[in-house]
Amino acid sequence: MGASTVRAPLTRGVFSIYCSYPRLKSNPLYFSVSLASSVQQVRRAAAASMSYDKQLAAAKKAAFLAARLCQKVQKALLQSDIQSKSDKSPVTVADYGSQALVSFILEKEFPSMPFSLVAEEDSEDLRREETRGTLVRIKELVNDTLASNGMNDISPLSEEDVLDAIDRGKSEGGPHGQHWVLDPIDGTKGFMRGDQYAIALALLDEGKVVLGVLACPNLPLTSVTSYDRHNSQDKVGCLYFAQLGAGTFMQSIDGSPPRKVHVSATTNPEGALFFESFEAAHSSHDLSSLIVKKMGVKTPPVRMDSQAKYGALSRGDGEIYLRFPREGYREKIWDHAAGYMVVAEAGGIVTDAAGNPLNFSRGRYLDLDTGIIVTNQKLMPALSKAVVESLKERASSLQS
Ligand SMILES: Nc1ncnc2c1ncn2[C@@H]1O[C@H](COP(=O)(O)OS(=O)(=O)O)[C@@H](OP(=O)(O)O)[C@H]1O
Ligand SMILES: [Mg+2]
Ligand SMILES: [Mg+2]
Ligand SMILES: [Mg+2]
Repeated sequence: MGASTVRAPLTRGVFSIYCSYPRLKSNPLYFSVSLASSVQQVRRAAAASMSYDKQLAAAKKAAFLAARLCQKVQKALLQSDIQSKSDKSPVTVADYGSQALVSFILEKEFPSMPFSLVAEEDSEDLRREETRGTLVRIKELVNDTLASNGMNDISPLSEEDVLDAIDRGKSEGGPHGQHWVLDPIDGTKGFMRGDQYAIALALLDEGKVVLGVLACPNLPLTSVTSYDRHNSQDKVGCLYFAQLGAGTFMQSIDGSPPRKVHVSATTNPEGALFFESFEAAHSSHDLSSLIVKKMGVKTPPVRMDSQAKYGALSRGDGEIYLRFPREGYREKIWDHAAGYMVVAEAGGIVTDAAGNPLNFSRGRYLDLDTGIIVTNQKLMPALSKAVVESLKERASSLQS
């Protein structure tokens, strides 16, 4: 069975059958899974009285502007716009521009509050003489985006302002106070291919994620399973936002009224659809395939770059997201914080492979057990069981 990507029109081979799935209470993992789910519920209830409305409005504005900047670059991506970081991963003028813009807007919106931002990029490579041209291009992109989106009253940023705004993202985060968490472009490889990417922004308060905004400029407004990119009626560009205790909403980046979204209610794994990374180097496709086979999933994977996967799952395009990086890879908080919030507030569960809730309070890294699994409440016990069995099988086949 071949994998699908969201660029191609997709159809579900097997439709969901709504039936009651046994809760597998004899499974030792059932307890940790239900614990993860109760922790999410308690956190939502405790936050019901807290409001982050002002922060949410600022985050939406910043993510919208960053999406505009990225769309402009993606349309006219030049080879000279792409650099290689010291870890050999790609970075483009749009990654830097998006980070500078979001950092600048958030700091400006809350002038009297201490500002802390945990973000992916830093300015080290841009401070070299050879990259002066790239820095000038980033500065122009940031200033043009501000000016062409009604912010002409802001004095244009200098090159030094841009470098400083990028470097505000060096915070270590942690369990105390408020910290913004930003991936200025998640899925840079997808962005360069013309595929999916996301601007992912979240807010941590005392170590908990309390809001998440995901701008996915190339994600279809309707389900990825019915999207046909050759049909001009099928529009793209989604903005998701979620606040603790208040649910998840989706609107078009162009500003349609928001609608509340919810994860799929499918209880039968046979009809479930699962997402995984487009890049095989980011997540083991073999292990995912073993896991879903054990569950009885019949449909091929949907391979998609970035946290757009969390967005698609939060509105029920599919039921399962599996992420199993190579051993030793340390997940960063900006790769999951916003997506986690969008799925959790839409009624889904996000845990590590052992069923533990994700802990965003430990600094820039997540440090979790083996991998990340995401699904709805009903399918989680079966998914957890399949994950444990598959990991055991993989470990014993590696030993023999
Ligand atoms: N080796 C390895 N293993 C696991 N993950 C890795 C690895 N290398 C990179 N990354 C991170 O993956 C982020 C891209 O997210 P996805 O994996 O969902 O996208 S993709 O489908 O693989 O393109 C990507 O985020 P961006 O750098 O923001 O694009 C990386 O943080
Ligand atoms: Mg990322
Ligand atoms: Mg990134
Ligand atoms: Mg990167």
